[in-house]
Amino acid sequence: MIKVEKLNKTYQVGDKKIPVLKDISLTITDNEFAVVMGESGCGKSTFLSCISGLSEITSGQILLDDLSLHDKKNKAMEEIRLKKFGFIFQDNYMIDNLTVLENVCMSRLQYDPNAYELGRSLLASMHIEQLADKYPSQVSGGEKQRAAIARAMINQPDILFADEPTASLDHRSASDIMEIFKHLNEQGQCILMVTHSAQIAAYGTRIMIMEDGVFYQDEPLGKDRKANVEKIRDMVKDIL
Ligand SMILES: Nc1ncnc2c1ncn2[C@@H]1O[C@H](COP(=O)(O)OP(=O)(O)OP(=O)(O)O)[C@@H](O)[C@H]1O
Repeated sequence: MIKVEKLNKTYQVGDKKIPVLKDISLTITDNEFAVVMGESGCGKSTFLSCISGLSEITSGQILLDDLSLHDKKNKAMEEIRLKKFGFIFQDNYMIDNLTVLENVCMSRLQYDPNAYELGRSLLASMHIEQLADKYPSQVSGGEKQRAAIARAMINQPDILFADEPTASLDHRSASDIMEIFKHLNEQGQCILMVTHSAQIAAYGTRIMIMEDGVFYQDEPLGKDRKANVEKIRDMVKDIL
C-alpha cells in the first residue's frame, strides 16, 4: 500500500517558484491498477516521480506501508527503489550491448545467482522467450517494451510504475502490453500508470483525473472495457 499525505511539489526555476503538485492526499492499495490522466503539463509525470521516490518532494509525505520514502535519514531508499519498485517508461532505455536477457536480469544478478532463470521465465510469460539472446537492436518496439516489463518485474516489485508505456507503440502492440498489465494486476500486481489514452486507461481498476496539480476526479472502473472507455471519455471531455 502506498499512502500520499499532503504532497506538494514546487519547482524552482531561477528565482521563480512553480507549484506543480498541490496538497495531494490519497492511498493506492496493493491490488489496484490505478491510472492517471490529465492534460499536458498538469503534473502527471511529476506525481509519478515523486510517489516513486525518484524526485524530491517539497512537503508532505509518501509512505510505502509504514516506511517514509523521502526520509533523508533512510539509507535504505536506494535498495527500496531497486527491489520494491519497477519502472516502465515510454522509451525503454535498453542497454544496446547487452542481450535482452542480460538487460532484464541486470539489477538482480548482484544478489541472486538464479536471476537468469527468473528472467527467462518472465520472458516466457511475456511470450518472448525466443528473444532472450538477441540484442535490443534486433527486436521490435513492442517486443522491447515487453522486455522492459520483464525487466521491471525482475525484482518482484510491490508496485509497477508506468509512464505512458504504450505511447510509442502501434495499436496492436499497445493492446498486447495492456493485456499483460491486466494479467499482472489480476495476479495481484499493484500498478500505477500515466496515459493520455482512454482506450488504454480502460484496462485499469481506478481512474484518477488530474488538473492543475490536484486530482479532481477519482473513480473505480469496472470489468466492462467499453463501458470504462465511455466513462473515462465523459470524465475528461472538458479537459482533453
Ligand atoms: N525539472 C523541472 N523544472 C521546472 N519545471 C518543471 C520540471 N519538470 C516539469 N516541470 C513543469 O512542471 C509542470 C508539470 O510537468 P509534468 O511533466 O509533470 O506534466 P505532465 O502532466 O506529465 O505533462 P505531459 O502529459 O505533457 O507529459 C509543467 O509545467 C512542466 O513544465
